[in-house]
Amino acid sequence: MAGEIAPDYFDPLGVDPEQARDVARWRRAERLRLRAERQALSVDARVAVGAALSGHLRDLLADRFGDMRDRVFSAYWPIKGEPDLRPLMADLHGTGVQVALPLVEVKQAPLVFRRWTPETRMVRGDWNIPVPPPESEVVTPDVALAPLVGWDRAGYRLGYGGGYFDRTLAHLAPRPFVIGIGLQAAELATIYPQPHDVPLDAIITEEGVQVMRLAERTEQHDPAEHTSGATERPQWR
Ligand SMILES: Nc1nc2c(c(=O)[nH]1)N(C=O)[C@@H](CNc1ccc(C(=O)N[C@@H](CCC(=O)O)C(=O)O)cc1)CN2
Ligand SMILES: Nc1ncnc2c1ncn2[C@@H]1O[C@H](COP(=O)(O)OP(=O)(O)OP(=O)(O)O)[C@@H](O)[C@H]1O
Repeated sequence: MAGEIAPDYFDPLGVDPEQARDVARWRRAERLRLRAERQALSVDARVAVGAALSGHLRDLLADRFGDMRDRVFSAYWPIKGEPDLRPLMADLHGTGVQVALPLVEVKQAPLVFRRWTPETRMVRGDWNIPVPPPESEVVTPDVALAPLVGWDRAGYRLGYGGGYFDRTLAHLAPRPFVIGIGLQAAELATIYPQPHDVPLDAIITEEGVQVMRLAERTEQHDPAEHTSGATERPQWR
């Protein structure tokens, strides 16, 4: 039950422990519901979702970063019915982007990112997730994808309950630009954000960009510094 608020977990920002337990219980139920819904999608629907998401993601990267060459872009290796963006990973690699994948190398610690290329021979990592082998270079992402089990319009993510992305974003400075990837149907009115939850910078579904947080990014890595001529278009909701 490590995905729940541990009985001895004391948050210095001080949430009511009873309320924290209620939120953890609610999240566990929502994770089960949303994962079951996702698994129920047909193969055709999954392929369509993956293709639509890849298109929207490609547009967002072009708008926000212009040329992504030599940037480190962390994706994910799909598990449990997550949208499959592996063709896009290979394409980006082909255009000179450094593609990386996240790994749980130490339980309950921040994620580690290692380089991936289409030639990488994947091995089994924590939770049986395929990962690059230990000799792959460790890198720090400029842009990172975060697969979503659920999401809300404030940019908060519901994941598998390990707290890995939150820990990683709390630890990385400068922070990468983090893009949540999920199904439109996985929208929640709120995930009841807790003090440890870190909002994402953008969220994309098969229907397009749903969340884009621009103003809040101050201390973080400013992608505009690297933008090669691309201008921001005011198309976000
Ligand atoms: N494809 C993919 N790769 C990814 C992620 C992801 O969400 N999707 N992650 C995104 O973060 C990281 C792995 N996240 C993990 C999250 C939870 C648990 C885990 O042990 N889950 C327990 C429940 C929680 C617990 O009790 O510890 C379990 O279900 O047994 C493992 C890895 C890195 N790689
Ligand atoms: N920065 C942090 N430091 C220590 N513990 C943390 C931190 N962030 C999250 N956690 C722990 O992780 C637990 C699970 O968090 P949460 O429910 O937000 O997971 P999640 O975002 O769904 O998981 P994942 O990112 O692995 O998919 C929290 O209850 C908390 O105990």
